[in-house]
Amino acid sequence: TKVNDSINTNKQAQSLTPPVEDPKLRPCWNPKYSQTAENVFLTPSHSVGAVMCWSYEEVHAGTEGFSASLQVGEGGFGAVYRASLSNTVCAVKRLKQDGELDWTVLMKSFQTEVEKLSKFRHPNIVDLLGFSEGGGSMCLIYSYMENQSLEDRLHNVTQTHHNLHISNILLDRHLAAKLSDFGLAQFVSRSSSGRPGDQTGAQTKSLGKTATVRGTLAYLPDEYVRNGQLGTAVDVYSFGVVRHCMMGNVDVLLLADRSVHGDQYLSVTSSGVPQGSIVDSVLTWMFCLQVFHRLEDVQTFMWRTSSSSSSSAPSVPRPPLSLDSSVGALSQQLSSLGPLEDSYPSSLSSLSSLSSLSSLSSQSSQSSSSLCSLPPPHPLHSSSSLPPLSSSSFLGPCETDESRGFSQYHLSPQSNGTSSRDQNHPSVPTEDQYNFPPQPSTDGVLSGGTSSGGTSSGTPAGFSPAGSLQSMCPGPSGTSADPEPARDPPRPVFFFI
Ligand SMILES: Nc1ncnc2c1ncn2[C@@H]1O[C@H](COP(=O)(O)OP(=O)(O)OP(=O)(O)O)[C@@H](O)[C@H]1O
Repeated sequence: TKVNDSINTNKQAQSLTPPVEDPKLRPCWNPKYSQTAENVFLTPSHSVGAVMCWSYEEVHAGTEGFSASLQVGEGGFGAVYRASLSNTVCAVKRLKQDGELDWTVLMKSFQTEVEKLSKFRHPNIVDLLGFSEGGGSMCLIYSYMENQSLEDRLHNVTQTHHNLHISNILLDRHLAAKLSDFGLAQFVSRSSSGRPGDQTGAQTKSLGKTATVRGTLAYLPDEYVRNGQLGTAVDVYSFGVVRHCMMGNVDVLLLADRSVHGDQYLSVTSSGVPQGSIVDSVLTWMFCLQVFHRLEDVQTFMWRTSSSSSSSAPSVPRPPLSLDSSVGALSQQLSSLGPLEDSYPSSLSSLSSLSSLSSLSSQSSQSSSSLCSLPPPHPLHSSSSLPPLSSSSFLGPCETDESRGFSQYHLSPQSNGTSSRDQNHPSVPTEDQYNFPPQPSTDGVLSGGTSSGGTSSGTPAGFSPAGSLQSMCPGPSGTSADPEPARDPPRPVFFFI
C-alpha cells in the first residue's frame, strides 16, 4: 500500500513513464533528456537519450519471478538479478521495499538514475538499458557485467578483507571497468535541503548507510575525508585511483596520497622521490599492482585461448603490453628511498607487508625483460612531459565493444537469440576515457580539484593520464616498435575463473 500510494502521488516518478503505444516494446524517448551544453561530463557522441521501458510482467518473466537463483548480488538499493529480456542478458536491479528506505527518496533516486543515464553513455559507466515501474516495484535495467564487481574479484585475489571503495566498479566480459550506481549515488549525496553533502536529513539517514562508502583514505577524495560527502564523485575518484593503478601509471602515488597528505606529492612525485608516508604509497601501489597483474593475466589468457582455438579474429581484444617495465623502474626507485622504519615506527605491519610486496616488485622487475620489449619509462615522469595522446594510435585495454561507448543497444530479438547490438556500433573517440573533466561545482566535490591538484585545463589531478598511459601502456595499435611482442605463457590464473 505504501508503495502504491507513493507511486500514485509522486508525479515526478509518473512522468518517467512515456505514453504507451506498443505494450510489448516501448521505446522511451524523452526530449527533456536530450544533451545540453552544460552536460559536458560525458561526450555528446556517447549520448543516446533513450532507454527502454519494460512492463513489470516482462521483467518478472525475465528474472523468473525474481528468482533467488538468478540473483547475482545485493547492494544498498536492492537486489540485482541476471535477467533475459528480449533475448538480451541484462542486470535487473530491483529497488528495495523493506521499509528501511524512504520510498519517496528511493523513487527520486530512481528518477535521477534514469534521467542521468538516459542522457549519457560513457565507456566507463555501466549502460542503463531501461527501467520498469509497476507491480509495486521499481527496477533499473543495466547491461550485464559478466565479471561483476572489482571488489568481488579482489576478495579472491587477496583472500582477505580490503577497504577499497570499489563495489561500484564493475567489470565487463573483457574486464573493462565501469562505474555503476551513477545516478543513485548522486542523489545520496544530497539531502532534502538540496545541499550537497548534507548528511543530517532523514533522507540521507536511510540511504546514506546503504551507500557504499567504505575505503581507505587513500581511495577517497579530500572532500569526503573532510566533510563526509558521498556521491558519484567519490566513485569517480576511486575509479580514477584504481584505473591508474591498473594501468601501471606511477601517478597513482599522487592520487593515493593526495587525500591523506595534501597536495605535496603532486609536485614531489613528478620531480623526485616522494616524501612523507611512503609506506602507504607503496602499499597502495603494490596492492593495485597485484590487481593489475591478475587482470593482465586473465586478459592474456583469454586472448590466447581465443586466438588458438579459432582461426578467425579473437573474440576478446588483444591485451595491452605488459607494464612490468614501469614496475621494475619503480622498484629501483623504492630501493633508493632509505630506511622507512625511522620515519614510520608505528607502521610495523605495513612495513612487513611492504617487504613482501617489494619482493614481488623485484620479481616483476626481473620478469619484465622477457615480458615486455618496451624500454622502461622513468617512473617519475610527469604526465605533462609525455607526448599527447593520439586517439588514433592509442587503444587501451578498455577498448572493447561495450567500453567504446557502444551504447546503441537494440533490444529487438533476433532469430539466433542474440542481441543485434553487435552490429553497426558507432566508433567513439577514446581520449575521454582517460580525461574526466571536473564535475559540476554543485556537487561540491572534485570540482576541478585543488588549487595545485588540477591541470591547466581544469581537470582534476589524476584524471588526465593520457600521456602517461600512452607511454606506459601502448595498445595493439600503439607506436611500440614491436606491436606484438613474444610473451611468456600466461601465469596461472587462480582467482577469476
Ligand atoms: N550491471 C551489473 N552486471 C552484473 N552484476 C552486477 C551489475 N550491477 C550490480 N551487479 C552485482 O550486484 C552487486 C550489487 O550491486 P549494487 O550496485 O546493487 O550494490 P553495491 O554497489 O555493492 O552497493 P551500493 O548499492 O551500496 O552502492 C555487485 O557487487 C555486483 O556483483
